[in-house]
Amino acid sequence: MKARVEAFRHAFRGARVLVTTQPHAKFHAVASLVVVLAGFWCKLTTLEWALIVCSISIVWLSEAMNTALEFLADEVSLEWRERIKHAKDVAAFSVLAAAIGAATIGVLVFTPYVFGRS
Ligand SMILES: Nc1ncnc2c1ncn2[C@@H]1O[C@H](COP(=O)(O)OP(=O)(O)OP(=O)(O)O)[C@@H](O)[C@H]1O
Repeated sequence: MKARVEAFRHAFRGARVLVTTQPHAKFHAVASLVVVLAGFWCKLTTLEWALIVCSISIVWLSEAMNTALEFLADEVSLEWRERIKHAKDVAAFSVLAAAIGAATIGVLVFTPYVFGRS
Protein backbone atom coordinates (compact mmCIF):
# COMPACT_ATOMS: atom_id res chain seq x y z
CA MET A 1 0.00 0.00 0.00
CA LYS A 2 2.84 2.38 0.90
CA ALA A 3 4.51 1.63 -2.43
CA ARG A 4 1.25 2.47 -4.27
CA VAL A 5 0.98 5.81 -2.49
CA GLU A 6 4.64 6.50 -3.28
CA ALA A 7 4.01 5.74 -6.98
CA PHE A 8 1.16 8.27 -7.04
CA ARG A 9 3.43 10.85 -5.40
CA HIS A 10 6.04 10.30 -8.13
CA ALA A 11 3.37 10.68 -10.82
CA PHE A 12 2.07 13.93 -9.32
CA ARG A 13 5.63 15.20 -9.01
CA GLY A 14 6.00 14.41 -12.74
CA ALA A 15 2.89 16.48 -13.47
CA ARG A 16 4.39 19.38 -11.51
CA VAL A 17 7.70 19.10 -13.41
CA LEU A 18 5.81 19.00 -16.71
CA VAL A 19 3.71 22.10 -16.00
CA THR A 20 6.49 24.14 -14.39
CA THR A 21 9.18 23.43 -17.01
CA GLN A 22 7.23 23.30 -20.28
CA PRO A 23 5.50 26.40 -21.70
CA HIS A 24 3.37 24.17 -23.95
CA ALA A 25 2.09 22.29 -20.90
CA LYS A 26 0.96 25.56 -19.32
CA PHE A 27 -0.96 26.28 -22.52
CA HIS A 28 -2.49 22.75 -22.41
CA ALA A 29 -3.55 23.35 -18.80
CA VAL A 30 -5.37 26.56 -19.69
CA ALA A 31 -6.90 25.03 -22.84
CA SER A 32 -8.06 21.93 -20.90
CA LEU A 33 -9.72 24.11 -18.25
CA VAL A 34 -11.44 26.28 -20.86
CA VAL A 35 -12.73 23.22 -22.75
CA VAL A 36 -14.05 21.54 -19.58
CA LEU A 37 -15.82 24.75 -18.49
CA ALA A 38 -17.29 25.13 -21.99
CA GLY A 39 -18.42 21.51 -21.79
CA PHE A 40 -20.36 22.17 -18.56
CA TRP A 41 -21.78 25.38 -20.02
CA CYS A 42 -22.99 23.55 -23.16
CA LYS A 43 -24.26 20.57 -21.11
CA LEU A 44 -22.49 18.03 -23.34
CA THR A 45 -23.88 14.52 -23.69
CA THR A 46 -22.05 11.52 -22.17
CA LEU A 47 -20.62 10.54 -25.55
CA GLU A 48 -19.43 14.09 -26.23
CA TRP A 49 -17.75 14.18 -22.79
CA ALA A 50 -16.06 10.86 -23.59
CA LEU A 51 -14.62 12.32 -26.82
CA ILE A 52 -13.45 15.51 -25.08
CA VAL A 53 -11.86 13.62 -22.15
CA CYS A 54 -10.08 11.25 -24.58
CA SER A 55 -8.77 14.22 -26.61
CA ILE A 56 -7.50 16.06 -23.54
CA SER A 57 -5.88 12.88 -22.17
CA ILE A 58 -4.12 12.11 -25.46
CA VAL A 59 -2.71 15.65 -25.68
CA TRP A 60 -1.37 15.40 -22.08
CA LEU A 61 -0.02 11.91 -22.75
CA SER A 62 1.87 13.03 -25.86
CA GLU A 63 3.21 16.20 -24.18
CA ALA A 64 4.38 14.16 -21.17
CA MET A 65 6.11 11.53 -23.34
CA ASN A 66 7.68 14.27 -25.51
CA THR A 67 9.03 16.00 -22.42
CA ALA A 68 10.31 12.76 -20.87
CA LEU A 69 12.12 11.97 -24.11
CA GLU A 70 13.63 15.48 -24.24
CA PHE A 71 14.97 15.11 -20.68
CA LEU A 72 16.52 11.73 -21.52
CA ALA A 73 17.93 12.93 -24.84
CA ASP A 74 19.54 15.96 -23.17
CA GLU A 75 21.04 13.61 -20.57
CA VAL A 76 22.55 11.50 -23.39
CA SER A 77 24.09 14.52 -25.14
CA LEU A 78 23.63 18.26 -25.46
CA GLU A 79 25.78 18.21 -28.59
CA TRP A 80 24.12 18.11 -32.00
CA ARG A 81 23.31 14.47 -32.85
CA GLU A 82 21.28 13.44 -35.84
CA ARG A 83 19.48 10.60 -34.00
CA ILE A 84 18.59 12.91 -31.12
CA LYS A 85 17.18 15.33 -33.68
CA HIS A 86 15.12 12.51 -35.24
CA ALA A 87 13.91 11.34 -31.81
CA LYS A 88 12.93 14.83 -30.66
CA ASP A 89 11.30 15.73 -33.98
CA VAL A 90 9.24 12.51 -34.04
CA ALA A 91 8.19 13.07 -30.42
CA ALA A 92 7.24 16.67 -31.24
CA PHE A 93 5.11 15.35 -34.10
CA SER A 94 3.16 13.17 -31.65
CA VAL A 95 2.15 16.35 -29.78
CA LEU A 96 1.18 18.06 -33.03
CA ALA A 97 -0.89 15.06 -34.17
CA ALA A 98 -2.68 14.91 -30.80
CA ALA A 99 -3.35 18.66 -30.87
CA ILE A 100 -4.76 18.52 -34.41
CA GLY A 101 -6.99 15.58 -33.42
CA ALA A 102 -8.18 17.37 -30.27
CA ALA A 103 -8.89 20.59 -32.18
CA THR A 104 -10.88 18.64 -34.78
CA ILE A 105 -12.94 16.89 -32.09
CA GLY A 106 -13.46 20.23 -30.33
CA VAL A 107 -14.82 21.80 -33.51
CA LEU A 108 -17.07 18.79 -34.25
CA VAL A 109 -18.47 18.69 -30.70
CA PHE A 110 -18.92 22.41 -30.00
CA THR A 111 -20.00 23.71 -33.44
CA PRO A 112 -23.65 22.57 -33.04
CA TYR A 113 -23.84 24.29 -29.62
CA VAL A 114 -22.42 27.53 -31.02
CA PHE A 115 -24.13 27.67 -34.42
CA GLY A 116 -27.15 25.44 -33.76
CA ARG A 117 -27.97 22.04 -35.25
CA SER A 118 -28.96 22.01 -38.92
N1 LIG B 1 21.08 17.35 -29.23
C1 LIG B 1 20.40 17.70 -30.34
N2 LIG B 1 20.85 17.27 -31.55
C2 LIG B 1 20.17 17.60 -32.68
N3 LIG B 1 19.05 18.33 -32.73
C3 LIG B 1 18.55 18.77 -31.56
C4 LIG B 1 19.21 18.48 -30.30
N4 LIG B 1 18.48 19.06 -29.32
C5 LIG B 1 17.44 19.65 -29.92
N5 LIG B 1 17.46 19.49 -31.27
C6 LIG B 1 16.49 20.01 -32.26
O1 LIG B 1 15.84 21.14 -31.73
C7 LIG B 1 14.44 20.92 -31.60
C8 LIG B 1 13.94 21.52 -30.30
O2 LIG B 1 14.54 20.80 -29.24
P1 LIG B 1 14.39 21.21 -27.72
O3 LIG B 1 15.04 20.19 -26.88
O4 LIG B 1 14.81 22.64 -27.58
O5 LIG B 1 12.85 21.08 -27.54
P2 LIG B 1 11.74 22.18 -27.27
O6 LIG B 1 12.07 23.46 -27.93
O7 LIG B 1 11.47 22.16 -25.82
O8 LIG B 1 10.62 21.44 -28.13
P3 LIG B 1 9.10 21.16 -27.80
O9 LIG B 1 8.44 22.40 -28.30
O10 LIG B 1 8.80 19.92 -28.63
O11 LIG B 1 8.97 20.91 -26.32
C9 LIG B 1 14.27 19.39 -31.69
O12 LIG B 1 12.99 19.04 -32.20
C10 LIG B 1 15.40 19.01 -32.61
O13 LIG B 1 15.03 19.22 -33.97
